[in-house]
Amino acid sequence: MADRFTKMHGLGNDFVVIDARESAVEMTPARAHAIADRRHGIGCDQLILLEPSAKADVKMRIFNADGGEVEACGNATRCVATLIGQPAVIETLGGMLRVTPADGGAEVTLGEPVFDWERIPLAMPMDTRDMPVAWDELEHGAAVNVGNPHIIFFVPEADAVALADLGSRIETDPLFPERVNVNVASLDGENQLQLRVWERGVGLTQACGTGACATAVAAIRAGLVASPVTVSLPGGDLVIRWAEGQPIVMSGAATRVFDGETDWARFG
Ligand SMILES: N[C@H](CCC[C@H](N)C(=O)O)C(=O)O
Repeated sequence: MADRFTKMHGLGNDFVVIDARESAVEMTPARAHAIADRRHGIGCDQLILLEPSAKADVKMRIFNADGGEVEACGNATRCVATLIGQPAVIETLGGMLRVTPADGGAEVTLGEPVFDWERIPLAMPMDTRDMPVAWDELEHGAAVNVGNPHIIFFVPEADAVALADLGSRIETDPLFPERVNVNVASLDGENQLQLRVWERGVGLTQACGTGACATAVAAIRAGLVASPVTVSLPGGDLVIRWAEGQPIVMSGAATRVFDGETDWARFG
């Protein structure tokens, strides 16, 4: 019996989605890494595994291209919402997510953002609104956890930052015991941000849903923008809504590319 999968993307952040709710599929970091390999495997930024949940409609497990299992993936959450095809609750390691499919994509309600240094987590106490650390021209960062850890830098021109180099250095800095997703943003008009992201366990991606959420939250807290915020990523736009004490709401596209068959045993 062939093993089936669905190839999907959220603004170019792409996924191999395995629906294992009916029959279990064993996933290891090594197998996820092999599936994600763009030359020797199927190729994706994240491997998404759907399993039965005792407390939600579905459990969504997320594996980065490096094989690491992580807590959250905003773009994949919208893709899974469109597969489910109706309002649902999705269980993740980062918490419970409420989703509603909507014209060509989905609306996702995440939890409330977290700002305490030990819950980002950071390796030492620090003001996460204006961090006293710098990597070359990236300074005065803000740290936010939206299920997964993010650091955000606001710069005059996001495209001018050498994120391919700086991203890896910051991702693996000892300040971040669980590593970190690196966001570089610039103001792009009223309540509009331009964002580029170096993702933990992946590298530069076309879009990062949780990065857009974390960046919009940090920008609202800093008084740079007001909700709702349009975040423009290389792969397209997301709209983020948030106010202090509220959960984050993200809206954006989700695309089904093709369905495929394989044998997962060939990936180790
Ligand atoms: N690289 C992220 C997971 C995927 C996030 C991104 N693809 C999104 O849409 O939120 C992490 O290690 O926390």
